[in-house]
Amino acid sequence: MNQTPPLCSFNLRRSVLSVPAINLRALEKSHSLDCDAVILDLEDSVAPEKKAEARENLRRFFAGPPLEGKERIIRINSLSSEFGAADLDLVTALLPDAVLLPKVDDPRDVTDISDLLADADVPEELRIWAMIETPRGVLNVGAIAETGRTPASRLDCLVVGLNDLRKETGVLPQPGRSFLVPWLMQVILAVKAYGLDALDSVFNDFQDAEGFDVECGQGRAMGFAGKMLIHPGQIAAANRHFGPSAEEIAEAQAIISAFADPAAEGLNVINADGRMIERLHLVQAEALVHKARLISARKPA
Ligand SMILES: CC(C)(COP(=O)(O)OP(=O)(O)OC[C@H]1O[C@@H](n2cnc3c(N)ncnc32)[C@H](O)[C@@H]1OP(=O)(O)O)[C@@H](O)C(=O)NCCC(=O)NCCSC(=O)C[C@H](O)C(=O)O
Ligand SMILES: [Mg+2]
Repeated sequence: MNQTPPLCSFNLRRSVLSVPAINLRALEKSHSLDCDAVILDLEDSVAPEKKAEARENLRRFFAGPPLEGKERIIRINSLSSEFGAADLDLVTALLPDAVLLPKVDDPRDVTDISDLLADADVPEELRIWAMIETPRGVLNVGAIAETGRTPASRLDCLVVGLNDLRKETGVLPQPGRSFLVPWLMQVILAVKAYGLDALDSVFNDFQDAEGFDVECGQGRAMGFAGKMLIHPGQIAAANRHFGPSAEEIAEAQAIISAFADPAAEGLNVINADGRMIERLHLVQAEALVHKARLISARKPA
């Protein structure tokens, strides 16, 4: 079997927990949580008069024990705000896996930061993530994602922010997110066109496990790689929904076996118990099994 993952990125990003950089208990707790990544937030969860203290917390956090097996992303304040420059200086000093830009409106917001990071000789391994959470961000999402075509642009992942988007548009929070679905799918199309990941928005009612389950199922069905989370209680369900189920793994393995059968040699289309499967399904199946292997190789926190 081809060991190279053929589809999409293979960083596990099922559960991406936002941890307010001002909250020392939450920072400490992040070591023991089973999420795939943490967003260390300097933006909306930190009051203006606490921004400097939050930055100091992150300096100490990065000087402490490493976060084993999790991507570390720092969400900065907008560069147009009074806090953005100091936040970006912190990022260039701490070198997390990625910097998350809030309220990205157009491609320039991404390329400006790429240029600043390149000018500061920051290694290309430090990637850029962008929040899509403004009307202009949604309108321009294809062009924003297109900046990710070259590794030098660093863009790696888009994260939907529905709190800001609802605030800016007046769309009400309703079950099924029916009025938001077209915009969510625009984000999915944009990331798939340019080989990036997209994360679904946070779900605010962290005690509503049933509602969260439904929204995770919807996000997975739409094509999101995972979900941004606000509370540790949301991690297990996100990992379950955004990872392949036992049935999906069994089905993928059956497709791989069917094409491995000498009878399938030279065939692009085969009959698998009354269902057509093509080699494109083999590619999908191999990607899914690869993801399942990554998940099972992951050490519990
Ligand atoms: C929402 C919260 C304020 C609730 O906090 P709390 O009242 O402390 O909850 P619990 O008592 O149930 O917490 C239980 C334990 O879990 C720890 N905890 C809670 N949240 C986190 C977390 N995010 N990371 C790590 N650990 C966490 C508590 O410390 C308790 O621990 P223990 O002492 O051991 O019992 C809080 O959950 C919270 O602040 N969440 C994150 C808020 C945040 O990051 N907001 C910004 C992101 S949202 C966003 O970006 C929106 C987007 O931009 C958009 O526009 O949509
Ligand atoms: Mg927001």
